[in-house]
Amino acid sequence: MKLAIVGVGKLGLALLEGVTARGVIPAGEIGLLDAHSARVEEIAARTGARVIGRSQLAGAQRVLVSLQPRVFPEVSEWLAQENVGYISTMAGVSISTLVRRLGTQRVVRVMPNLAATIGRSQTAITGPKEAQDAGDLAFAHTLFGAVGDAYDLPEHLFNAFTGMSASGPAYAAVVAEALADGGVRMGLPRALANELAAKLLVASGELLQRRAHPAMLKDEVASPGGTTIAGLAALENAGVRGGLIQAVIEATRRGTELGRDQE
Ligand SMILES: NC(=O)C1=CN([C@@H]2O[C@H](COP(=O)(O)OP(=O)(O)OC[C@H]3O[C@@H](n4cnc5c(N)ncnc54)[C@H](O)[C@@H]3O)[C@@H](O)[C@H]2O)C=CC1
Ligand SMILES: O=C(O)[C@@H]1CCC=N1
Repeated sequence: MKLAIVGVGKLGLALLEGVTARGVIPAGEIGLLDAHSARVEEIAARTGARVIGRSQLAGAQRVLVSLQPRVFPEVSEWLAQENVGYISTMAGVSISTLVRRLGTQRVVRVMPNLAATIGRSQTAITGPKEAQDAGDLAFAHTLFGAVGDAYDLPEHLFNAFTGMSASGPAYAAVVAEALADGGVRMGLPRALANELAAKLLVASGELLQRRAHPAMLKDEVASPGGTTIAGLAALENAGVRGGLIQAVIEATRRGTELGRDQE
């Protein structure tokens, strides 16, 4: 078994789908372990991966830990195996906590996002020298490079990356929902407003990638004395920029707290 995924929830499933769709690891070489047995059986049947129990973990070359941080201290008691490399997606949980609780230096800390399922995750990766020597860091780069962009990031920036990029799809969803609500408020049918909002975010993201700075796109859209600048003035009055900045600050802080709780 090349990889065991422990915790096949929202992120574990997105990674499984992204990895198997791109043939990085054959589904038959992936084991799935999750407390929610009916759900994981259904996922295994659908993807071709197989359900495993705790006793089979030792047969995995590497274990991807995608559990909620709060369950990690308890679970680490049976998760720790010899000659296994670990890759953790858990928000806030530091390399030093992983090393201490898993009893090995072969640990890699990653921070992907849900776009892994469509091959567009942004994933931060870090790990100690032992993980590099054992090929675990290279494995993580291959794995996450296949489901999006992989970045080497120093560990002290992990919670900031989490608060901005990993939490980011939720912020984008709120922006989309609020825009659609505005459209509905002004008379657009709900289904059309939702579709327009989602497609707007996708298209705007692609336009932003072709510009050196987000303000360039804003300025191109806003005609002097026109509609957009009237809307932008309302956004400034509502403090939308400050709200988004504060969202990243608070999410980063929460990552630090979560890490402290699992030490
Ligand atoms: N959801 C997201 O967008 C992202 C999540 N993360 C991190 O990934 C981790 C997982 O997040 P989600 O998938 O959203 O959580 P989730 O709650 O959807 O999934 C966790 C899974 O763990 C299973 N589980 C709980 N206790 C267990 C146990 N004792 N033994 C085996 N399985 C057990 C649950 O049944 C569930 O399927 C978290 O640490 C989170 O910080 C990181 C980046 C993005
Ligand atoms: O909300 C959370 O804690 C996780 C980590 C980043 C995205 N979801």
